[in-house]
This record gives sequence, structure tokens and C-alpha cells, in this order.
Amino acid sequence: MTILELNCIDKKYSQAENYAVKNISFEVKKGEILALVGESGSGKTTLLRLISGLEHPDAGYISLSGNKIVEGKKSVPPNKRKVGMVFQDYALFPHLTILENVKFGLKESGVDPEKTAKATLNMVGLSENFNKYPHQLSGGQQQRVALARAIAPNPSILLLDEPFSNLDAMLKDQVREEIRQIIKETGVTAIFVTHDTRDALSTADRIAILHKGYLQQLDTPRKLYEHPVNAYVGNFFGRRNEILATATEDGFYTSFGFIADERSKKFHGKVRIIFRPEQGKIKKSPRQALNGRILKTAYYGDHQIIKLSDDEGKSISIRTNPYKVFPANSRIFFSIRDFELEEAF
Ligand SMILES: Nc1ncnc2c1ncn2[C@@H]1O[C@H](COP(=O)(O)OP(=O)(O)OP(=O)(O)O)[C@@H](O)[C@H]1O
Repeated sequence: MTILELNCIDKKYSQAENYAVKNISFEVKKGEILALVGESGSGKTTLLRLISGLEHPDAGYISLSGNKIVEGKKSVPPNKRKVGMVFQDYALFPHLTILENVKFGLKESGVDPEKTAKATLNMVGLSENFNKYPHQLSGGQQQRVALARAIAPNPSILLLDEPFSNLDAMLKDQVREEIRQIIKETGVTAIFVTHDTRDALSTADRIAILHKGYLQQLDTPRKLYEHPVNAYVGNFFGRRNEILATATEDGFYTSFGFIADERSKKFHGKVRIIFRPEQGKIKKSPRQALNGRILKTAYYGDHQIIKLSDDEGKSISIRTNPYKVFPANSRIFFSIRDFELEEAF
């Protein structure tokens, strides 16, 4: 069931030369977690502000739970939209206890504020901290209070602005998992903004990627990563290698060697072979393998990146396990699995 629909939304700020977002249409299903990603200035925050009612679009409409909340000049005010917000800095009231913080948003909700606030705090795992003040909690706990405050009034949709950006790397993995679990347990629909592709890939059910105000692709993390619709999307989610090749009857000739591949029959002349570093595999034997000279290796603890060059100086990177030490300048064999092919003109 569709909870949120954006239809042909345009927004240009007064004084601005370009549209902040242009021709944006998408739907979010009930219970889904959608990540909005894109570089700085791509329009992510503008979309959140349009959905929450802090901005009004120049064109298009937005529906929430089947009701148009924005169309033409008409607009449902933010406090009547049933939209919950979690801000980057959590925006908790410092002079209120965490119980009071959560009760605050429940005043006009028709539920028993005390009971609902306690139940929601219990659900986010903060049952022992009702009377503490925000500054007495860790960053991760403060974020759970902010989440409880936003969820308690039972919103139709939850909007989270950069929810993981204030957390250090160690805490981030754990908090991502916790937040996803809490959102899934409550069944609330959520949209979160992030510029971190790892946050998006690991936490969202689907990801929408924006570039200069235009929606590029909206898909599951796996589809976006493995089958990007264009080079911009492909490169946004991490480095990709490109090798120029010549298609023949039974494979592709490249400057790193020959790749036997049935797909070559569909191509004529030059093609681009595109693959991510982790699609490369180091091989012991030269049989049916490509080869390259090691330019350098970069060690990351849990993996290493090997930069290889062909005889003409063209380089590619391969990701491999960290255990074996590869001396610079040595020649190694490798293969590439499941690579993408593009006609090269
Ligand atoms: N109040 C404003 N007035 C004029 N232009 C604005 C305003 N807010 C945003 N913009 C412009 O609209 C475009 C989209 O901005 P937006 O803040 O939505 O991007 P973003 O993807 O959220 O960026 P960031 O990751 O840096 O927060 C940018 O070009 C920005 O400069």
C-alpha cells in the first residue's frame, strides 16, 4: 500500500538560479525505509522540507495516506500532517527529562501522554532513563529519545535528517542496526537523508539518488549498486574500473589479456568493460587469466586494494583479502566476474 506519493514536484527558491528539485515523482510503500542520497546541494533536504510542510512546491502534488497534503496553492499545515521528524542534532529540549521530551509531542494527540511516552521509551530500550536529562545520555541514547519522540504520536511517515552523521564510526554500525530494527518493529514508514552510501546501502529497503535536483534512480540497494542506470549513479556508490576492449566471436581482447565470454557475439568493435574492485579476483595460474603489473597496494586491515597496470600504463584496482603481501612491480594474474558491458563509440 502506498503511503506517500510525490508527483512531478518542482521547487526553486526565490533568488536561486536553478531548481533545487525538478520533476520529482516517486511512491513510498507502508513500512518501507527509503534513503535519499546525493552530494551536497542535490536537493535531499529540500525534499524532506517539502514533505514536512516547511517548504511549498512550485508545481506537483504530494499525497500522504491517500490525502493530498499539497496541491496548487493548497497545503495542509505541518502540525496537521502526521509527519514525525528526527533532526541531525536530535533537537531535544535540554531542560526537560527524556520522559517529558517524549510527552511533549503528545499533548494534542488524544492518547494518554504518560503511558504512551513510557511505552515508546521502553520500545527503544530506554526504560531505565525516564528521569534523566539529555546531557546525561550518550549520543546513541539521545538519538533513540529523538526517535521515540517522533514515533510516539503515531505518525504516517517518519523523516530523519542525517540520523547517523553525529555518531563515531564504532557506534555507527550498531546504531544503524538498532534504528532499522526499531523502525521495522513499529511498522512506521521512514525516509532518511544521508550522504553516506554505506548508511543507505545497509539500512534502507530502497534508495533514491538525486543529482542536481533530478532523481536519477530509485531502487533496492543491490540493484543500485550492481546495475546503476548511468555512470553517475555507478560511481556515486564507489569506484569502478573501466577497460576498453575489442569484441570478437568468442570474447574480448583487452590490454590486460583475453577474456573468453559468449556475450561478445552481441557486440561489434569496441566495448567498455566496467567492474568494481571486488569483482576482480587474483588467480594463481595464468590459465584463462588476465595479467598486470602491481603499481602499489593499500592495506585497510580487513581488505587490501591492489593497483595494477597494463603495458601501456592504464591502471585498474582490485580488492582482495588482506593476508598475502604482493611486492610492487611483480606481475600477477587475475579474472573479472559478472562485469558490465557498454558499447564504446
Ligand atoms: N533557503 C534557500 N534559499 C536559496 N537556495 C537554497 C535554499 N535552501 C537550499 N537552497 C539551494 O537548493 C539546492 C538544494 O539544496 P538542499 O539543501 O536541498 O541540498 P542537500 O542535498 O540537502 O545538501 P546538503 O547535503 O549539503 O544538506 C542547493 O543548490 C541549495 O544551494
